[in-house]
Amino acid sequence: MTTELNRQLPVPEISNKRARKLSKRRAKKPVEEGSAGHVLQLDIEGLLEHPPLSNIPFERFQEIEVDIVYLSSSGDGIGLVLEGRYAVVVPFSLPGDRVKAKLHFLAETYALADFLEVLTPSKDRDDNLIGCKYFGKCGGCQYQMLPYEKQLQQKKKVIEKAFRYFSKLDPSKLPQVESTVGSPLQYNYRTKITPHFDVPKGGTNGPLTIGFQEKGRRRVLDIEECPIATKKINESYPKIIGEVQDRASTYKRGATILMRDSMNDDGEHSVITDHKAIVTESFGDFKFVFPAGAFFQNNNSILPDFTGYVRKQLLNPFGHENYQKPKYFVDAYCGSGLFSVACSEGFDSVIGVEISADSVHYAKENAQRNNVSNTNFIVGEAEKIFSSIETPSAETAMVVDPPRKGCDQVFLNQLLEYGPSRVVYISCNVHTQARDVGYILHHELGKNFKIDEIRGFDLFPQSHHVESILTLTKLN
Ligand SMILES: C[S@@+](CC[C@H](N)C(=O)[O-])C[C@H]1O[C@@H](n2cnc3c(N)ncnc32)[C@H](O)[C@@H]1O
Repeated sequence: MTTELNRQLPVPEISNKRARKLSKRRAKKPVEEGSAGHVLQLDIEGLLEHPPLSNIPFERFQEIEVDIVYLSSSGDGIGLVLEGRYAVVVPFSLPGDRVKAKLHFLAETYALADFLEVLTPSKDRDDNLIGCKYFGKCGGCQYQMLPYEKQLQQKKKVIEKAFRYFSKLDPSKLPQVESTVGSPLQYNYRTKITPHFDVPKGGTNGPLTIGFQEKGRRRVLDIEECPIATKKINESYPKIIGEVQDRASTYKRGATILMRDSMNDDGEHSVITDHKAIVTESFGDFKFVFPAGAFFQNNNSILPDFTGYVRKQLLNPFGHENYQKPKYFVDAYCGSGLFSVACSEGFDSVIGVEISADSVHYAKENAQRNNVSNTNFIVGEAEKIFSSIETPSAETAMVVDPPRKGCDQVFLNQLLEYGPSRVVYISCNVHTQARDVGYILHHELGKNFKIDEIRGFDLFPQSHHVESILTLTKLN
């Protein structure tokens, strides 16, 4: 791929020693499988032309102009220079943009850059859509300039790519990824935010810088509002931050401030900052309570569609011959019972497992409050569930919703031994999901599993994140 820049810049004769040192230092750090860094590395490797350059062609802090040709899974634009043999990663840019960027990290095959300005906009860019004054600096959002329909299309591509890179499955085993389901709210949707601050050694007498991480930097960006957070959180933000600032000199080290939107029985909202205080969230006919510091999905507006889809996937025969409608539902990594409760209808019994005793306490409470009487919850590592299940595997459907790092092999091996007839695997990290599903399907005990459907749900508008739901059936 040739850009104007390729023609303008000759490859320098001398190597940049400092850049090599930096890149070696980074190379020594193991890259965690499925992490953002690993995925970016794979994106870059997939784009670069060979042979690689023998010298790093730029200086640190050099400003360059570059044509963006690709949007990475982590939401950064990538441009290729020097006959496609070197990549430049520019946040807040889109394929088709020509941008000015300042290089702040140089590695052997790519540079990370700060976005400075758009010189020629992509046809997909609409800067009038940007709803936040910190967009372009804050590390939280990547896509505010991208029309929402295009954000959803990009998230579908991320899922497709994740299964290509990480599942190691033959493409014939992968169904086409369905279109991403959008969020009813695209701003003011986040029910939880966690601004934070650092404190210089020895404390401070001045005000703290409180906010979110600046893109590409290890420092905090001062933030006065967050337009993707709920209106109530934004309304309460100045007062909560003001109270922290009043105590600024008492902090010896940095901290994270929790802000969680909670709704009372009269529909009035308040913002909870105490991790142990109880939050109430409602959607559709359901009402959930849980400690503010515990896990709960952060986008309330999409929960009716999201939980409705999961229930449908648990029960859908997908046209499989001899498929028995499952009577029993197992909810692994159940948190405070979101799926156990919202998807319980139609099952004879539901059993959930969760490592946090606090969450299990509230899962029981949530079942009761929502008049769901067929549930049972146990505290422990997810694999503990398999010694507690008494239901026949051919009639048991399972939800698996682990944290970002995915499932460990102890859990997956026991799942394979048990062999539930249906698995609905939900994940906020499609890369570890693809790895785990690949593990299941490559395993001797997994050869009868078939993927029925893969679909993203956009729980995180304006950001690169996507929630991926994959449905597997064990055929007889
Ligand atoms: C992504 S959350 C999903 C929670 C729930 N399904 C929901 O949607 O509200 C993952 C949950 O797994 C729990 N968890 C983490 N590691 C676990 C483990 N090894 N065994 C069981 N639960 C675990 C966390 O406490 C968290 O509640």
